[in-house]
Amino acid sequence: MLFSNDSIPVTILSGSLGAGKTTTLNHILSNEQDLNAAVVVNDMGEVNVDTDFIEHESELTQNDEEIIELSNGCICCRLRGDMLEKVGRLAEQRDFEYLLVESSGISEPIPVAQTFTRGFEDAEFDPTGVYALDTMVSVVDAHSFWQGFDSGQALTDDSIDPQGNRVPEEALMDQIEFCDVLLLNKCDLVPEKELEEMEIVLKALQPRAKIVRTEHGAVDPKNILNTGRFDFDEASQSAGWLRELQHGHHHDEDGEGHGHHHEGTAAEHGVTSFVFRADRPFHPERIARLFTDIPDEIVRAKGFFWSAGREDVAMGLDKAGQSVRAGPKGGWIATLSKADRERYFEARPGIKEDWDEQWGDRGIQLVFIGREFDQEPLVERLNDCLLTDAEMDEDWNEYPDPFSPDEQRELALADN
Ligand SMILES: Nc1nc2c(ncn2[C@@H]2O[C@H](COP(=O)(O)OP(=O)(O)OP(=O)(O)O)[C@@H](O)[C@H]2O)c(=O)[nH]1
Repeated sequence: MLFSNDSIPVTILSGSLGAGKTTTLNHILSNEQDLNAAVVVNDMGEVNVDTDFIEHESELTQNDEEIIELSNGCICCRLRGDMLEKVGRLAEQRDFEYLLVESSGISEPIPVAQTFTRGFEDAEFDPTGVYALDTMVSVVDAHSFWQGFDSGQALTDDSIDPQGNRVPEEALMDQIEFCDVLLLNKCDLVPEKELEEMEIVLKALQPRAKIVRTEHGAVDPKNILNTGRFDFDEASQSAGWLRELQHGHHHDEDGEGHGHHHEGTAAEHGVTSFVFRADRPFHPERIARLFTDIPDEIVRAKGFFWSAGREDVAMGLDKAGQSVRAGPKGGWIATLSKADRERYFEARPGIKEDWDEQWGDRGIQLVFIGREFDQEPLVERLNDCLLTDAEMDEDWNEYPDPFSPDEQRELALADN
């Protein structure tokens, strides 16, 4: 039965395994008696613990929430179509006012959000106009926050990731970097000083999100329902590393011989971030070795680099916790055709500033975000990975190249 033509607001909860998503959802459902919500719960496991839990909550059954369970797959990939089909059917009945989605611990938030904002090619149901994504919430487990960046899980562990290409810390980083509200849950288990430090790290990783501390998921519904905070473009541009790269893009040269320099933001409670820039390439072997041995205190590193001998591609670095990926990521403007290059420049005035006569835009921009780490030794090591003046004259194609030829891949970790 249709009782409104307005679109139905949607709140999506992400967060790693056991962070407190279900607890938060239950808190909302049992405390908001007037909330007429439908719920989608995605569980990766064979046994859908969450659905059982929610269904057996007596208050909830009294509330008559519609609960849809999607298991044995992830709503960010395999089950995208299934989810749309189910929420499409729900929308036909239209006897609820709000949709709550609990994604699985390893879901990537961007495709889940896109499923609601753009639909999905294989699905008949078009959610645009029917549903309106209102808030992306990420629940972060304060108690295991640091371990969250140090899962030590092998990439090929099928029980973690059926596609074999993601690790929990990458999922955690995605969830932190793409959200509107961060719930720092399990605050009862962590001393105040540590909470403050986590908040600062979270702010560095994701400056746009509202951070709310919770215990047992007890969040004021105002913080996650009908907030109107979601904005796809803003959310995609809000990661701390990206802001760090954009901020200071036109910083002056520091006058050092190789033209490389770095800037850092002021350390607050030991949390620092800095950008390493250079306009000459890294030696592939030296930098690969360094990437597998970045200090544990660096929770996030991301950016692009020029690896000698790979003048045709911009290489990407993506470190989330212990997981480090590197390899070909994109192209240089310098490798575009002349016409395309001119078009690119026209669309982005100012970009030409860093243009080099010989090498164009080839260069290095890497952001490092970490806590309690000493920046200078790392900068020194990065500098040592740049080609020396003598090496600049060598044949770079002679260098052994440990990176994958065609994609960013996990680098084998050094023994540490
Ligand atoms: N001490 C404490 N325990 C909590 C808190 N929040 C949740 N828990 C407990 O942590 C466990 C996991 O909570 P869930 O809500 O099931 O976590 P989840 O994110 O839904 O987990 P998955 O769906 O398995 O990914 C449960 O035993 C909760 O009771 C909290 O703030 N403090």
